[in-house]
Order: sequence, then C-alpha cells, then structure tokens
Amino acid sequence: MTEKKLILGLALHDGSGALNNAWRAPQVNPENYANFEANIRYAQAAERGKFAFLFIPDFPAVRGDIEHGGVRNIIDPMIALTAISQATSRIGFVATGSTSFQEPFNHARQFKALDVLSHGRAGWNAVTTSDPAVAANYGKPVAERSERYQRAHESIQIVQALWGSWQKEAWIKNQASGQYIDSSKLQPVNLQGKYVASRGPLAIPPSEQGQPVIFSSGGPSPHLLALAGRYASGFIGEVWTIEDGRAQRAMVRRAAEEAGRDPDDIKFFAGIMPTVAPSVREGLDRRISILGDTLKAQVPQLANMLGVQIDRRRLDEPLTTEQLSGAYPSRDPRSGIALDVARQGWTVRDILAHGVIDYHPTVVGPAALHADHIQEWFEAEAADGFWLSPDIFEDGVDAFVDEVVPVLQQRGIYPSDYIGTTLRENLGVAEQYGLDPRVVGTED
Ligand SMILES: Cc1cc2nc3c(=O)[nH]c(=O)nc-3n(C[C@H](O)[C@H](O)[C@H](O)COP(=O)(O)O)c2cc1C
Repeated sequence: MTEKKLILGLALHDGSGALNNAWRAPQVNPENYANFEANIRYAQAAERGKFAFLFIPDFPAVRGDIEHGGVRNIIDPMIALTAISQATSRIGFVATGSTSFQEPFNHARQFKALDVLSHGRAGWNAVTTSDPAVAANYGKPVAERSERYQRAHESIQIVQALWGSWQKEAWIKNQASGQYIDSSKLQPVNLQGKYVASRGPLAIPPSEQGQPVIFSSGGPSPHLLALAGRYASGFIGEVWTIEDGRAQRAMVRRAAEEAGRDPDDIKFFAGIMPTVAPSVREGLDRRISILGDTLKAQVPQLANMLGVQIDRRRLDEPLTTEQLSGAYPSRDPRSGIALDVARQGWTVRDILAHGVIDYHPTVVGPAALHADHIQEWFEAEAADGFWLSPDIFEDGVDAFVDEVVPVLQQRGIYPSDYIGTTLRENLGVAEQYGLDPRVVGTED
C-alpha cells in the first residue's frame, strides 16, 4: 500500500450547494447567501473530515440565471474566510483573486494578512479572469490572453517579493532596547513590470507557513501551464476521465520541472460533485426532487452530446435500442460518461440526474461508490486530491465527512489526522519565503 495520502478540499460559494436550485431545497435556509454562520458550519464539518482546504471560486459579477438559480458566488471571499478562520484551527483557505483586476499590492496585503491571522493557512488561487461581466465591474475591457498572462506573471512575482520584503529576522520587538524593526531587513522591492509595479516593502511579518501558497485553476493551456509551473503549489483541473486526469497531472508536473521546481511541489486536484445517499435510486430521487424542471431543459444538450434525437415528452423512458445503437460520444468530454449511463438502461430523467452535464464528475449513491471513484483516480495517478462540490451543503458535507471519509481512512489512502497546522504542511509542499530562487523570468 502506498504511503502517499490523498488530499481533500471543499468548495464554498453561495451557502446552498452545487446543484441547480440548491437554494430551494427544503433543508436549506434561502438566506444562507448572506448567512456566514452557515459557511462556518460547513467549514467546521470539513475540518472534522480533515480536509486540507476550503476553495472559493470567485466571479464578482451578477451572471447566469440569478432570477431563479441564485447568485452562485460568495459575498466576498477574503471577508468570508477571515470570519471562518476564527472559528476553525486546521483547515486551509484557498481564495480566488484575479490578477487582471486587482493590484498586486492589494493581493499581497490581504492574503498575507489572512495568512497571519489564520496562523499559516492561506492560499491564493491566482486567476486571469476572462469574463466580460467581471471586467465591466472594474471598468476595464477583457485584455487578450497573452497580456492577461503577462500581467499575471508580473503580479505573482511582485506579490511574492512583497511577501518576502519583511525578512524573517526583521522583527526585533525588543522592549528593553527600544528597537522594533531592523530596517535593513524591511526594504523596498522596487519592481516595475510592463503592466504592474510596486515599491514596497509590505509591513506584514511571516506567518507560521512563511507566506500563502499559490494555486492555479483552469484548462491546461500553454499559458496557464507556464504560470502554474513557475508558481503554483496546487492546480485545480477540469477533468472527466482518469485518462484526462493522468494526462493533465503529468502536464502540470512537467511544467513545474521545466521551471526548475520539484514536480511533487505541485498537487493536482480533480473535481467531484457528490450526492451521498443510501442507494443510487435514493440519490437520484434526492437530485430529481431539487432539480425539477431544469432537467427537462437539459434534454437538447444531452441529445447533442450523444448525437441522437430525444423527445422531451419521453423523459421517463430509457433510450430505445435504435437510439442507443445510433448514439456516439461527441467532442464534449462528458459525453462518454453520458453514453455509459444511458447504456445501463436508465430513463432520460435518471441519466440527467446522474449529473452527466455537471461541470465535474458526479457520483451518486452510497459511501463505497464515492470511495471507489476517489481511490481509482488516486491510485491511477490521475489526481493527488479532490475538491468537492456537494449537492446541498446543509447535509451533503456532513454525509461525505461522516460516511465517505471513514471508508477512505479504512482503505489507508486518507490521513486520520492533520499532518500539521499550516496549509503548506497539509498539502505536503516545500517551504518558500519571498520569490522562489529557482524560478527566473516570465513567460517566453
Ligand atoms: C476548476 C476551475 C475553477 C476556476 N475558478 C475560477 C474563478 O474562481 N474565477 C475565475 O475568474 N476563473 C476561474 N477559472 C477559470 C480559469 O482560471 C481560466 O480563466 C479559464 O480556464 C480560462 O482560461 P484563459 O484565461 O487561459 O483563457 C476556473 C477554472 C477551473 C477549471
């Protein structure tokens, strides 16, 4: 049995859950969007399950079907995590911050402050954000990709330099001598890039983990790989199959090596959207009762994925033999899974309730099924860990922690306790303070 243990993270966003319509589920308080106590409860449950981190995606704009679907975003990641940090002691916090719209000095200050007040548990998911609705909120156009990534390289380097600008031995705080700071160890960084700049220094001391950990998320474009390879300790991918996971994890590790780093210093995370229930049937029914008519609206997309006509009025019938023999997976990476589920003979409604159109693989059913999925991917080296988006946070986090986590622990692939007190220790990534001396230059 391998000594290496898998790592878990939990997505937090609107206080309801990852399912469409989660805010309408009877066990959910529809005010949870503005109710921080709910997020604190979920964080404490995840900590009971020894999760290494909470992950907060962020698209600061009104987008999507807000009229019926809810806001699908957290009010403010840094403020939410500040509150949560005071009600937890081990779990880490990875918040998204856009390099395209924030100044590096703001990022450096906020993330290091969170790191210090959480005693070394902060991480920054540095994204380039290409959503025009977000850009409009900052009064800017969406820059083209190479500019966004150049700005991202400059931003992360400036942020890390600012983090290191209060050197480890700078804080004398000698009440007898009267010397507070050794000012030779708190010096400006004087960094001027093409898009961003900062003089510094940043007046925040090191945390217990030195400085926050950097994460990257997205598809494996050459731009993103070059960024992640240089700076990221965690990479959140978007993969539906073990083969995809293996390929993307290998790409991310290679990118780290090419940047002069140890590939084990970047952990690859796959997503999973769990519905834990006593049986698959009960899990599907739980999802159907919440998803309601949104399932019917997904029928044309399913038909496209499988290359067949599907009549919306025949939602409660399986695909016919003719439909199945004519079906083939489209270019949509989820269509192979959809076809497998269809071939098992489920009705169209049930196929959709399996989450075949969700944005990460969905597992529905008893704990052992979830553990099998996770173990299979982990042992195939398709992921170092998973970030979970439970269907309904209110009872879905507890169900995963109380039912699935013990199975993973019994199988010897998940730790029975936290390795340490900092995010860096619990991810198993190297110490770093300031810039990484192994990493030089920006994107070619
Ligand atoms: C799992 C995952 C989570 C992401 N989270 C965010 C996010 O919270 N905010 C954001 O602006 N972009 C997010 N992204 C988008 C990516 O960072 C990136 O912008 C996207 O893949 C487009 O790539 P490009 O910038 O190279 O065009 C996420 C992507 C993935 C796969």
